[in-house]
Amino acid sequence: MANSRENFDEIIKRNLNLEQLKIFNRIYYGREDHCEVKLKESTMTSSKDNNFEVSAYSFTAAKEGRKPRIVKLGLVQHSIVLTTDKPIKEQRDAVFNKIEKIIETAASEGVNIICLQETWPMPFFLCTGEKEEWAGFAESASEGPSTKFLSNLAKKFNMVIVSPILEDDNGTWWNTAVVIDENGRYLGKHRKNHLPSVGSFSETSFYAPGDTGHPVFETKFARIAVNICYGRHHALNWMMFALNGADVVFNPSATVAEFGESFWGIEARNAAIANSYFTCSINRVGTEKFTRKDGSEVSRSFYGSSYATAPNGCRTPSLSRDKDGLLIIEVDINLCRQAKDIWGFNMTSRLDMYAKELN
Ligand SMILES: NC(=O)NCCC(=O)O
Repeated sequence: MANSRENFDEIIKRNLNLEQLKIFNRIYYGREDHCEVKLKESTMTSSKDNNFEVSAYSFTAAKEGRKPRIVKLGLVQHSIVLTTDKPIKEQRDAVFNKIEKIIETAASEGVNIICLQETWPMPFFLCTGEKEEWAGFAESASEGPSTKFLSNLAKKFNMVIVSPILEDDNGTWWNTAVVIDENGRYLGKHRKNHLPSVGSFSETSFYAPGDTGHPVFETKFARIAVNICYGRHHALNWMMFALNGADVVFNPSATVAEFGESFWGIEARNAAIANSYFTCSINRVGTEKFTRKDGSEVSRSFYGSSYATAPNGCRTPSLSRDKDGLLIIEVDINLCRQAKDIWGFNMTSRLDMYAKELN
């Protein structure tokens, strides 16, 4: 019997024999073998001691005239640590401690670029409908506590870090992903373009729709972009990052089962195929409980299931639905160009025709 916390990949693996599994993997994941990468003993120890799951897969490209461009990407999903009634600084510091250990482990595996989940240093308090109580979590993109904390780690580990936070810019809030380069310098930011106003996800009353367009950040390791959470439902949002040259697009999210868990494995994967780049889908885990000022209670449970897709459509299995996790993918960036050459989606895109109709 399937237990409701188990993810799809586990259920399939448990129920098929080896031959069936190969067929399933070929059709569903795009390849028979997941191409798992062996992790260090010390990584397994850290994962056990610090209670997070870790797995790694590779996506190779065909041999060609150019040298392989191998990059290791890390995706992190995690729960909050303290209950949401604790002082804000304590809550944030507790998450910092947890994340530091995961980033250290990723660094020991040679991860070059890591991305955290949407508004990673805080509980996703928007479901309370309250704002002032939580203002302490809003911070400056370039020099807030999260950027300072991660800048030190980025420099120490020669790692690019994508840090999705709640940004406070002179009293206006934004849902923002900060990009920190491998020297620990603030490289830039992207503000969430599409804000949900669906059910208990009503973000429009908290912050403004993004005004940063579709930036692609030229890092030492790859050209990266960030499509924040609800932006994954918008095909054109994904497309614009491709037009601006992204090799990898991260999708840091905070989403719950009632809100389209069945879309989760489709949208970012489709974007990777349609746009010939890698996509990295990251979702929070755990249940977050809140007591409002009037004493009423509200809670949200996130389903994790972070995964990655290559430009040829092959994907990794997901991380767990309820545990902290680090997913590492070793990719050859040449695969982006190879997928473009095979499929010609760029060449056949007819953007001029759409531009006329949209006008
Ligand atoms: N954080 C966020 O945009 N959530 C909206 C729900 C969803 O798109 O899954």
